[in-house]
Amino acid sequence: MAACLSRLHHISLHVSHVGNIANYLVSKLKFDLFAARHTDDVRQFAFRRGAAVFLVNERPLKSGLTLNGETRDLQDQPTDLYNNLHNNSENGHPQGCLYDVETPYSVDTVCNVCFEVQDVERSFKALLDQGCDLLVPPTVVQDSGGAVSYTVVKSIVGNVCHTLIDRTKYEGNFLPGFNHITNLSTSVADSDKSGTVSHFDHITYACPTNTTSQVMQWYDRCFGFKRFLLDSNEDEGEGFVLNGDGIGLRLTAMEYWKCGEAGMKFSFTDKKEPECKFVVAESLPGQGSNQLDTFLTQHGGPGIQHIGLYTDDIVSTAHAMAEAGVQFFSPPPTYYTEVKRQEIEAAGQRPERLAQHGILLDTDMRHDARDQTAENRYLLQLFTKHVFEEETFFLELIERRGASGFGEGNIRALWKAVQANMEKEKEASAQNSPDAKSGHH
Ligand SMILES: O=C(O)C(=O)Cc1ccc(O)cc1
Ligand SMILES: [Fe+2]
Repeated sequence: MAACLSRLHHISLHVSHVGNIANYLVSKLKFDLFAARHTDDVRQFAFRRGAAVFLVNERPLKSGLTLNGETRDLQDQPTDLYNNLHNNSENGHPQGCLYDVETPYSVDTVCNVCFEVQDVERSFKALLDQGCDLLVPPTVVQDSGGAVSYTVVKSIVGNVCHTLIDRTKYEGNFLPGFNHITNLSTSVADSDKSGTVSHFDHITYACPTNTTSQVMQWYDRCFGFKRFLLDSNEDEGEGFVLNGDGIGLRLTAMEYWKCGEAGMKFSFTDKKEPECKFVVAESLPGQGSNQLDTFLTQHGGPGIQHIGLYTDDIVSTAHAMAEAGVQFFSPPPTYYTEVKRQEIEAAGQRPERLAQHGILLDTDMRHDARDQTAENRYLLQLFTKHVFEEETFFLELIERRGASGFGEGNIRALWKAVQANMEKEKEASAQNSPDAKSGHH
């Protein structure tokens, strides 16, 4: 039996210095810092915008992490991950990284998707039965707001783990052990927040060639995720393949099954929350190096390549973020001419407004004879440049107007813009210092 997930709770990052990413999330993406936890050896900060929550964990310097990922000097750091919570300090509060494991990772990374479950013990047993690697056994943490239990399972995608928590007996604002942070500048920040970001729309994994089916099977077996088709051109067996013209990409998507919907626990008056989809991307050989290969090399293995943030007004959201200094990829200006211009106008959008920030539009061509509005279904997307020093993780803004998949045209446009940018950066770094190693620090 698979473990039963109720909803996505947060996504966590592991970074060497929290400062840069905190500044990016707060000043540029307009997230609010709302909870924090400090111990002698770890700092954890939670940021929220709408239902989208990022938990940023700062790697402890004490553990003596080296750039190639080896650990040393561990006599005062438990190597056994199970111990990192049982190593309680005198005041009885757990030490170490709560609700996650301290992964000895050499670069900044987004690596834990935390789900709420109804029963941690049962989920733990179900995953053990499936042969999963459980990194933290069921563990209870409490403070004055109540108690939360959790377990952590390693996925088969690179360094990606899943924390499963039950917070139904907790009344605090985030999780036990965290201090609530009151945002004194809320009123100022709110006036600055034109557009909205309401939730995580999708999470895209970068995986090596020929590994997609293993990943899909693992998520089906362990969590009951179900495949869905991204595009009318998608083949059931092959996935959504984009090939030729410098692109070699296979996309396959899955959604998680919400046990609560079938059960008695939720009444039908409960508002249905939008679900976060998962996309598995692998590169196809023969089209040269691309953004997926770059990710795998610079990240040091498979993992979370990007996250789509849902907005119901991409133009305003993009405008506010660009004003705050977020850098986005833009297609060449010719993108907004001729056929695409007509398509944008047919969708009721203004080409100039989209062109201002590089917003891409794709019409959903799937035709449903019963649905008279089929021709008005489309999708708007905009991609940021990489968030960390390495060319690894990036974010996306997405506004869906009736389209549930992804657009081939948008993916091709993004792919080309990234490729052009990579070449430009390579040229620039070759000119500036012939020996400079680009990307890494
Ligand atoms: O289009 C999207 O938003 C996707 O998530 C699909 C995708 C996956 C990997 C890429 O390198 C580019 C696009
Ligand atoms: Fe995406």
